[in-house]
Order: sequence, then C-alpha cells, then structure tokens
Amino acid sequence: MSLPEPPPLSEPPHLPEPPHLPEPSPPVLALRNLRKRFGSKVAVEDLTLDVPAGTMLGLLGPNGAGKTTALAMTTGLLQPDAGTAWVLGADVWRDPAGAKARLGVLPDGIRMFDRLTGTELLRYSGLLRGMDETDIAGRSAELIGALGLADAAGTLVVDYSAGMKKKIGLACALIHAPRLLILDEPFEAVDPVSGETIRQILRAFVAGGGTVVLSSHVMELVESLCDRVAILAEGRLLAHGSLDEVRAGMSLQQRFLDLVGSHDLGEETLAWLRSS
Ligand SMILES: Nc1ncnc2c1ncn2[C@@H]1O[C@H](COP(=O)(O)OP(=O)(O)OP(=O)(O)O)[C@@H](O)[C@H]1O
Repeated sequence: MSLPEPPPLSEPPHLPEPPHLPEPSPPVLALRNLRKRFGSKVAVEDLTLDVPAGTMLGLLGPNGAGKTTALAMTTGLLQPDAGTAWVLGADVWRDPAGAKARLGVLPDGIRMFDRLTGTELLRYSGLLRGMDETDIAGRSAELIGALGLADAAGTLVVDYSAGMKKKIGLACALIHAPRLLILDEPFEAVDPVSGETIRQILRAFVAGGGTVVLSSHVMELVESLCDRVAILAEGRLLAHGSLDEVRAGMSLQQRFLDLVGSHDLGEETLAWLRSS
C-alpha cells in the first residue's frame, strides 16, 4: 500500500531581521578585585566596578569608607595589595604611562608644587603632559578665567586659600583634555559661584564624551550632577548602578542612611551642651 504524499512543507514565515544593536562599548574605567590593607585595617576589600563612557559617577561613603584609598589605587598613586585597574584598556600598574596619558586626576590633600604661581603650575602640568607652549598658554588663560583665578594667576599657590588650591588643582587635571577625570571631593571648600562653574565644566566634559568619577559627601550635589552612583562603606561596595537603581525610589540621602546605617543620639548625649 502506498502512503499518501506528505503535505508540502510550508515556507518558513519571513521573519524581520533583528534590529542591529550596537556593541556595548568597553568601560572607560574597569576595577577588578582591588584590595588595600593598612596593617590590620582593611581600607578597600574586593572592589570591582565598571564605569561606562560618557557617564559621571558619584562615589559616596562615610568618613573612612575607603574612597580616597580606592581612587588613589585607581590613579596609580597607591599600589594595591591585589586587584587591577584599567583606564581605557591600559593597566594602571603595568602600563602607567598609557593609563595616565588619558587620565586627569584631582587627588585629595594634594601636595602641589606650591612655590610656583598658578600660571607656572599649569605650565608645569602641561609640559609634563607633553603639550606645546602655545596650547598651554591658551588653555591656562581660559581655565584660570573660567575658574575665577585671574587675579591670583601670578600669586604663589602656597598663598592660595583651600578653595583656590582645589580650583588650580582641577585646572591642572583638565589642561591636557583627558578622557577620564578622577576627582576626590572636587567641590570641597569651593564657593557657590565657582561650584556652579565646575558643574558646568563637568557637564560639558561628559556631554563631549568624557567620563568623570568624583567623590563627595554632598548627596544633593551627586543627585543633581551624576547619572551613576557607587556607595562604599568599610571598604566594601554596598551598591552601584544608575542613580535611579541605587536610589530605589527613595532620596539618595535616605538610601545612603539605610545602607550604611544611621545612629540617633540619645536624650542624654551631650546634655551638657544645653543651656537650659
Ligand atoms: N596611609 C594610611 N595609613 C594607615 N591607614 C590609612 C592610610 N590611609 C587610609 N587609612 C585608613 O583607611 C581607611 C580608609 O581611609 P580613606 O581615606 O580611604 O577613607 P575616605 O572614604 O576617603 O574617608 P573621608 O570621607 O573621611 O575622606 C580609614 O580607616 C583610614 O584610617
């Protein structure tokens, strides 16, 4: 007996081509398992973090959380006990020149060559970066003007106020137009007018494709300026991601307190301070 012919197989339905998704670009900053101890004190433990291009990340944490230690390991200022840091694919510890060429750094408690004037310090920074004199002169004048330091350009940096030192340090970090800025408390001691100028500079830098990592204790500042947040406490990363992911529907302040813990003072604490 002959079997009936099987029905002809229908043509597979024509599926539309999947949309072409761009390859995700590699992170500008990649930290892997960074660790630093000072004696028995764990300053940073197993820190792993990616910072994508064109973003501004706010690094938050209570005093002593490990922020400065983490940023110092990231910028080649402090040798980690373990782990690695890459800046645009360059290993900060194996290829320091490659990494630092793309990096602008404002360290905390900077020891600057403060027997130079502001203009001389900027020129020195530019020369260190291999810039030519004409570019240095043009960019220095622009940075000094933008940061409100024109009247102090010829003054020795040792005679600058804390806020002025912060601003000339920021100018030194910017002069070679880096791709990644790492700024440890850039707004500390800076007056509100200069603070607004710095915000504008950083926003324009990111809009132009640059990437910023900054540490701060000011939640409102991070909330209004940064699109990514990382929270560190006792050397460990408690949360990181986009601002909305980290906030999880709360204010950043509340989320921070929930994560790191707050402590209410009891009625009797410092009772002697009350005058009545
Ligand atoms: N050179 C050092 N020697 C010994 N301990 C250190 C050293 N540097 C930092 N530490 C310790 O490591 C821990 C992390 O300090 P770090 O300065 O990184 O914190 P931070 O988050 O930047 O603090 P802050 O917000 O107060 O500036 C602290 O307990 C600190 O005492």
